[in-house]
Amino acid sequence: MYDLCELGFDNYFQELVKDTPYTIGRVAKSSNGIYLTYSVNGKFYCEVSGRFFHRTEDAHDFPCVGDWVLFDYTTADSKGMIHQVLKRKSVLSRHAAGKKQQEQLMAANIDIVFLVSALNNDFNLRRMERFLTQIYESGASPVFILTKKDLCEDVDEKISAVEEIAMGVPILSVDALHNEGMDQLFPFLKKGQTISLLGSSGVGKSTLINRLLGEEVQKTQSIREDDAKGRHTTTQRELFILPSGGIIIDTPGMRELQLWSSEDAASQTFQDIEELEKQCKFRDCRHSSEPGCAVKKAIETGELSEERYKSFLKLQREAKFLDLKKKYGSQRASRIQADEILKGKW
Ligand SMILES: Nc1nc2c(ncn2[C@@H]2O[C@H](COP(=O)(O)OP(=O)(O)OP(=O)(O)O)[C@@H](O)[C@H]2O)c(=O)[nH]1
Ligand SMILES: [Zn+2]
Repeated sequence: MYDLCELGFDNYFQELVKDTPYTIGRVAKSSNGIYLTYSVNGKFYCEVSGRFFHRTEDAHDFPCVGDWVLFDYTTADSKGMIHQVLKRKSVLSRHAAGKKQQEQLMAANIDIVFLVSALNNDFNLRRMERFLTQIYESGASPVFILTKKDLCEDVDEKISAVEEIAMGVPILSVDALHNEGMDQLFPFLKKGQTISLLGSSGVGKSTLINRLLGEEVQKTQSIREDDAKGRHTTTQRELFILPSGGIIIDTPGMRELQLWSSEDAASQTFQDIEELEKQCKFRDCRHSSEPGCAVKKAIETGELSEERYKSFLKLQREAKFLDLKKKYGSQRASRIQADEILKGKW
């Protein structure tokens, strides 16, 4: 039995389900068309109804972990049938692997994404910018968690560097191994608030989750069996309620990064550059040889680092291409891109 508020149900969703004969539930796990759904009446293994299946054309519109759904069930076998997915507040997605580039949903209705990065040799600002863009695109709010503080000599400098690429985003630094600094996370773990963790392999996501749960729910690397390629995988795809009242969603998809984003999200990550661009003398300034270019000037004076600017341009091109691809499909997008490159527009 679950309390809906504890699972993250709030006014936003309440508004969407004024009168329904169905039960409200949240998808905690999804595997081959079976959705483990939590509700006030317990856990149910649901499928989508025949009608839902037939009228749904887009893979996007099928349930994913974190979704709120309307379903009915039979108590005898704990099986249920999903009739509707409630409109999502936010959705984190990524590129599906394989030939056909497709957007794949990782998790829905996430309020906060903990962007986890290690402070030791894995520290990489450009990678953080990409994660940040992905989070802005999802509609969730980012919070930086810099782990392995114990393995870093210049924590303050690294924090300043992150501040520069992520204006206004909270930045916390912790040593999860020795349980230091973890109390900084508590304000974000409020009852009904859904959190997810995003970050490269080995940065310490499982360790953080274990600390928050106070128990070994996810096995960390030290006790995980490596596979033949020397890699390890997290097989659980789950949603759990923390003792503090927050909800954590940790799906394997959250553990990889492939950009699926648009120009809008890219520009949010690079607000400082957008601001500079507004100060250029010419509105269509390409920041190459135009007089009165504020971007070039900022690079010259060191106010803006050259790498950050390059990273901005790269992300902007990627995002622009993705937008074209969404609109026109792969082949036509490539032709348009080639054409525009010739005209010097990229
Ligand atoms: N020294 C130190 N080690 C840490 C810290 N956090 C995690 N580790 C160690 O880093 C290793 C990887 O941690 P995990 O929690 O498995 O990393 P992960 O991000 O979950 O990795 P994936 O499951 O591959 O995504 C483990 O050996 C942890 O003990 C920390 O703050 N300090
Ligand atoms: Zn300019």
